[in-house]
Amino acid sequence: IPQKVVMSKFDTDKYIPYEKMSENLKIVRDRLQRPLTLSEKVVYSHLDDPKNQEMERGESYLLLRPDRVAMQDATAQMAMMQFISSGLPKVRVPSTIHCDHLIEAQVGASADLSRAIDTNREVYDFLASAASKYGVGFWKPGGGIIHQIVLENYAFPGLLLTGTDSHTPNGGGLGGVCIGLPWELKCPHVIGVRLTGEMGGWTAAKDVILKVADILTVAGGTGAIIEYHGPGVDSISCTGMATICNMGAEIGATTSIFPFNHRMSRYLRATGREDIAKEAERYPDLLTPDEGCTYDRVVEIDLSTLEPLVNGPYTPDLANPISQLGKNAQENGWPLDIKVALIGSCTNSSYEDMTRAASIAQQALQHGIKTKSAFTVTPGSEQIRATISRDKVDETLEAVGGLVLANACGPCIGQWDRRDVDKGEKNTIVSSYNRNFTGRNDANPATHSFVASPEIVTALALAGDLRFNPLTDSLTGASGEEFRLEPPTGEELPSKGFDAGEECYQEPPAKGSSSSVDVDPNSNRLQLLTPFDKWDGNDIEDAPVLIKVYLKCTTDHISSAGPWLKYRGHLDNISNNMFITAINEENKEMNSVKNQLTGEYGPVPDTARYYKAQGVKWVVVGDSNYGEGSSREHAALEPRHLGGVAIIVRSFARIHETNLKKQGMLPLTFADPADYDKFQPSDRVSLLGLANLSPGQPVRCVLKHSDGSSEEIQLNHTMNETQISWFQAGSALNKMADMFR
Ligand SMILES: O=C(O)C[C@@](O)(C[N+](=O)[O-])C(=O)O
Ligand code: SF4
Repeated sequence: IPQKVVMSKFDTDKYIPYEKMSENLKIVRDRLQRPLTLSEKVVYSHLDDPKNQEMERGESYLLLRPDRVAMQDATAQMAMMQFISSGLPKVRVPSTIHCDHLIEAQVGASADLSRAIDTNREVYDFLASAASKYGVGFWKPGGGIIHQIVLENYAFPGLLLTGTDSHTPNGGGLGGVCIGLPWELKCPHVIGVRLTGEMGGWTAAKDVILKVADILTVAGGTGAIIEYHGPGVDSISCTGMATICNMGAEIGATTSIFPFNHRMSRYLRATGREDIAKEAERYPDLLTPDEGCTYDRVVEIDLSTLEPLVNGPYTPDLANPISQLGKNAQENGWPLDIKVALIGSCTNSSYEDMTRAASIAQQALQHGIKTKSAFTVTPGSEQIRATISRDKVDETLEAVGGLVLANACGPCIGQWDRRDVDKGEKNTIVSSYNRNFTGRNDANPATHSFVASPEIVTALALAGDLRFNPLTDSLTGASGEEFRLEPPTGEELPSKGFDAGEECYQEPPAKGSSSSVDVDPNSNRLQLLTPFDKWDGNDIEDAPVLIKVYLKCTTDHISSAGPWLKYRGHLDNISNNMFITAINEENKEMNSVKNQLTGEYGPVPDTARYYKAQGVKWVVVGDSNYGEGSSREHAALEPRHLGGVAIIVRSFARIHETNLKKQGMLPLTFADPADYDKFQPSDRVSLLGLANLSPGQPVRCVLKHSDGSSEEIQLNHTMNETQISWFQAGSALNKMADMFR
């Protein structure tokens, strides 16, 4: 009998579940009688009840059993607060917490890390004590970015992982279905991306997802898993596949996945998991798609002709081919001068990324020049930092002008003490990150942020100008000579193996510690949750519109990160950032709305607090793909906490719509998208017939305009029975607590 293979070196009593998955898959195959995509195989082999579960793509809600859970420290605080309030004694599924979001980039890795450990002590102690009490593994600050740590230690082909972060799909690079957030999943559509040709030259894995974003746009992946396949797959490294899956979050995809192949085997072996590689090699049928399986849509990309892209500004799906970037910048008035170039983030901070960037830096050094732009380097994990340090890759990047930051999210999430431009100053930055929303990196709405591959970012940093195309243009060396950069070369995996570096992991005590989890009631960063009020059974009558948001409204608009991250464990304090960067359709301003009770204009949070104090529930009106971006539940918790009852929009991003349901808010969409225009900011909104709220049944909405006229429109929702019971109970947690009582 084949001996069991442990799921990771940290989980000695949890095993790779291929046997059980294969049994479940056989049951599902007998029921479906058709070829299956890889996505379906991995998802359906994790069904709670494979014999009876309904499996209509785009319709059924699947009840799944994830193999593990991963939480990052900015979202884990609320996740653990909710766990504490659930009263459950211990986690049932192997889980880890990763401290990566709260380390502010200022002067460099070690100083920034020790400062962060000091300023965030209360939060780290809370997370560490909650982790040990409830049996959760704890990765200390400096350990690295959650998605790199997961790839290096926990992801495996066929894994089903739930994470409190929208970039959890990074694990698809090792053939896992890794999903940001919800514990139940709407049966996903499957979009196939067929890769042909070969990677080469300046083209990087990042360019594949930048192209897919261009084709599908930020909403194009909603409700779907993106399944990569075709002859081009084998020319992409394992970490390259992870990069592509990671940024599937930016097209709203439920997740993304690649088929198990030799590249994944090589990566598993290089990261001390040879037995998992061998076990996966015994189950090819489980870990690759069937011949003849059908996709809901197929997009084809020829890697041989794929041109490097630079996407932005302000949205990750606005693709500029590197040969058009300069022209587009001049035509659109984007600042040509690149102030800062940043490589790293969970999307592109692998050993291969760092060595490819260093191969560009090396050429500049040979010609005696450095980067014109400020240049920062973020290793993805302590293991990558230690290995690039051993191999002197960091030395090359520093010699050309790079500042090595802590192994953390840093500027990607606005944890950046940026001093080179004034607030409001128009400027351009380029990064190897995944998002470029307004103000995300530095809280400056005038920063034009572009995302590209690390090698393109490094090349642009040398020129310091958006008009530079490294494929055609030359640079000037220290002695005035013109020279062209050779295309980047790198090492997919370190030839001398990885160096694990400092120990950063805290194993939970086997029995769970008796120690209590202390939360100081006077803390301004941590606040225990009190359950939300149950629905009072009545319709909503004459609710004011707190804000009618104009155009894009991401989770960064609803609950900004950056300086606000410090309050992620304190719901009342963080609620002071609610909608402060969203544009009010009435006056096209940020954070200025009319209080419909007093007639005064004021900040959104204060206006909401005023309504709440008067016992007046309110609604928000928004546009398409509302809530795109992060999985941060705060974007749903804050409106709920400040007295919101419904969010009425043209369409939702998946994660956020689910978060709203979980917190007992009503996520409603216009039956007729044009109805967005009928809402006047001074309207009073009534939602009728809520006692008969049921799946598939629209909600009646009456708008009373300030001139005394009124009109009725229809609003749709996607709540199933269970989710409707969450609304009635006041939140999913309330419902769960009712069930366990
Ligand atoms: O909101 C956060 O906690 C940061 C985050 O990592 C979350 N996310 O992507 O789900 C992000 O990149 O926005
Ligand atoms: S996208 Fe940025 S903030 Fe979010 S996990 Fe990745 S590195 Fe961290």
